[in-house]
Amino acid sequence: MLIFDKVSAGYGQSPVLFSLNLDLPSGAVSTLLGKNGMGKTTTVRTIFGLTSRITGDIVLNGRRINGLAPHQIARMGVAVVPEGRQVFPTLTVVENLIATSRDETARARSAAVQAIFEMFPRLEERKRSYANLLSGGEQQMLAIGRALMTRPRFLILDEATEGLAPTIRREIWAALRRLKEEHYTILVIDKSLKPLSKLGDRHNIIRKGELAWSGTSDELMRPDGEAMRLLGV
Ligand SMILES: Nc1ncnc2c1ncn2[C@@H]1O[C@H](COP(=O)(O)OP(=O)(O)OP(=O)(O)O)[C@@H](O)[C@H]1O
Repeated sequence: MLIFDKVSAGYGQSPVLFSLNLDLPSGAVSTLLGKNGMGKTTTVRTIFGLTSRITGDIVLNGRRINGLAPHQIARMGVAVVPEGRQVFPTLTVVENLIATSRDETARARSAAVQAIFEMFPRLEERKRSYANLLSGGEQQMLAIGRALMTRPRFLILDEATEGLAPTIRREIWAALRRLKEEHYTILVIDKSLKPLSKLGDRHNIIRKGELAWSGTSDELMRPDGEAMRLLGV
């Protein structure tokens, strides 16, 4: 599990997170919601130590991780699918996947690639294509696949469905449902409340860098509820 206990952080001298509290339980899907510019991406960057003046405690599975380098956090099993698809444009689909693998043997790597292809059959059809020739949706699937190749214990997705066609979005939500069934610990940042409410166990809304609300899917979707007011829906 990942806990933020009164975490403040920012960029240079500008604070963005103010004594933020978060509790992201193991084996559950948590969400981070909030209007634009409220600090969602900054929260993710702070987990990886990529912001400045971090105070408070960030605790991953009982260990305080403040001050660790991004690669150390990654090695502890945290993988992020960042905003904007990050794939190597001049590598093929398979090469992109293999590039982030931590498996020692070729056989294990190939089994891991096959598992990604089962989740995203489109990627298998394009497996020898260079990543820059893929559609935006295929690149996003590849970005998720790359994160999964690291065999994470904790997967973070920042706006993974942003700007994608509805059919592709559905495929991505289906893949996340499958990962949930496999008991991955997941943090999703997204703007689509309906699929989030179906997938998520616990939702957190941040407002100006503070936790403003946290609740269940039913509470989130209550038409005249506090969550809807905070999200401006
Ligand atoms: N690299 C940076 N340097 C300085 N300020 C930044 C930087 N990145 C973000 N900010 C500022 O931090 C604040 C929070 O931004 P952040 O990207 O975390 O918001 P967000 O909730 O993820 O928004 P969005 O939904 O638009 O992605 C904003 O005021 C933004 O301008």
